[in-house]
Amino acid sequence: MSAAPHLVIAAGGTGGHMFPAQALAEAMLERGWRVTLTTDARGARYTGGFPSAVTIREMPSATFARGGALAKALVPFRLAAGLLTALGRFLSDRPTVVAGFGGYPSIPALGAAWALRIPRMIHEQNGVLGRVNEVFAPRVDRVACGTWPTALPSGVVGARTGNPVRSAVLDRAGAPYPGLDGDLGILVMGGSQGARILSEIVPEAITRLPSSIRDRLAVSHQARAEDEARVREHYEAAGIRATVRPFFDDVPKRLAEAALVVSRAGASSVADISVVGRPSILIPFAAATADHQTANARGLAEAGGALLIQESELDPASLSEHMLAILTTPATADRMRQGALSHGMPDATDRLVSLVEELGGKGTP
Ligand SMILES: CC(=O)N[C@H]1[C@@H](OP(=O)(O)OP(=O)(O)OC[C@H]2O[C@@H](n3ccc(=O)[nH]c3=O)[C@H](O)[C@@H]2O)O[C@H](CO)[C@@H](O)[C@@H]1O
Repeated sequence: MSAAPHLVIAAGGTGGHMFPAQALAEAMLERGWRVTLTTDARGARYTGGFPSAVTIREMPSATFARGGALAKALVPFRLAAGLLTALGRFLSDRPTVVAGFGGYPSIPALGAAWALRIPRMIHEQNGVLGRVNEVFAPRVDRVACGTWPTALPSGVVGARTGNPVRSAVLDRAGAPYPGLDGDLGILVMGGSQGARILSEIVPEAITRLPSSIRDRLAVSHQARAEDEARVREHYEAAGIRATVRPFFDDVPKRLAEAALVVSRAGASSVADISVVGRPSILIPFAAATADHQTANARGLAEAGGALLIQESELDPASLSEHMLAILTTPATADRMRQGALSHGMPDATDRLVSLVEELGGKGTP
């Protein structure tokens, strides 16, 4: 009997890297693979959702992005120590495939896989490669792209996989559109942290809608905790039905009930909106590294699913006009919904699994 094939997943830092990693870990376990996750202390905050069968190895954090001068000076040594540890582990227990999801903890694992010629891949969630993925893109067998299109170095060919979405989102993939005749759900989302600019502009834009629309609205507005009371008061004063919270645990349900979504363009938000299939107005976070949120929004906008508005061009009057045009024109809303669905990748996890199996020589037990 041959031993189970072994996938080492390396991911760090943020939920953005960890959630797709978790989706792949779950799927590979189901296929009989052994799965090890390598991450750092920041990533370790997100490992609670991983199945207990996943072996979790925490490594010392090493990033130039935070910490004092001493911590930064130590980064090369920490990475070298991490690389040696990974080499030692891989020599004694050679993985079948190594998959990096971005962030500094993926450097030692991908570096060791490269040195030992172990089949390896990266998954990039955003439309622009992150720093670590940029270094490894020409040095891996496959570059899986969560966002399509993704800007890649010349000579590197990406595989379109999409970003895995939560099962509660998948349950609502292509959910029937609520239509524009009755209640009008509007979901306002600012990513996992909320977005101040959306709290400053969107309530004002909604208040400017004609009363024939306003009276039928059911707004779900995610606002940062410090903005929550002010946003709620704004809607109350305008007589608009609204639920305001710093974070909605039931976004998949609210997405399905929404006639229109106004959102930042984080990779997972764009994936969720596309998979459920809702018209959206996307306002990329202008300060995101390499303007990656604009890159995240572009494919969905080009598919006709979203209107892309830059922060610098965002004002209540024009936003209100755009919202009105969608909320009063069923043909437009339907075209946008179809565009979003055509862009969505509900099978992103399966596509990642196929890449891993292909790299591992389909070595399922
Ligand atoms: C400010 C910033 O730099 N954000 C980055 C961060 O995104 P961040 O994690 O902020 O945003 P994402 O859009 O990727 O993910 C947010 C997720 O939270 C969900 N949600 C949101 C609000 C809410 O109330 N409830 C809820 O469940 C959304 O449906 C989505 O699934 O990592 C992403 C992936 O690398 C990047 O694309 C983003 O640019």
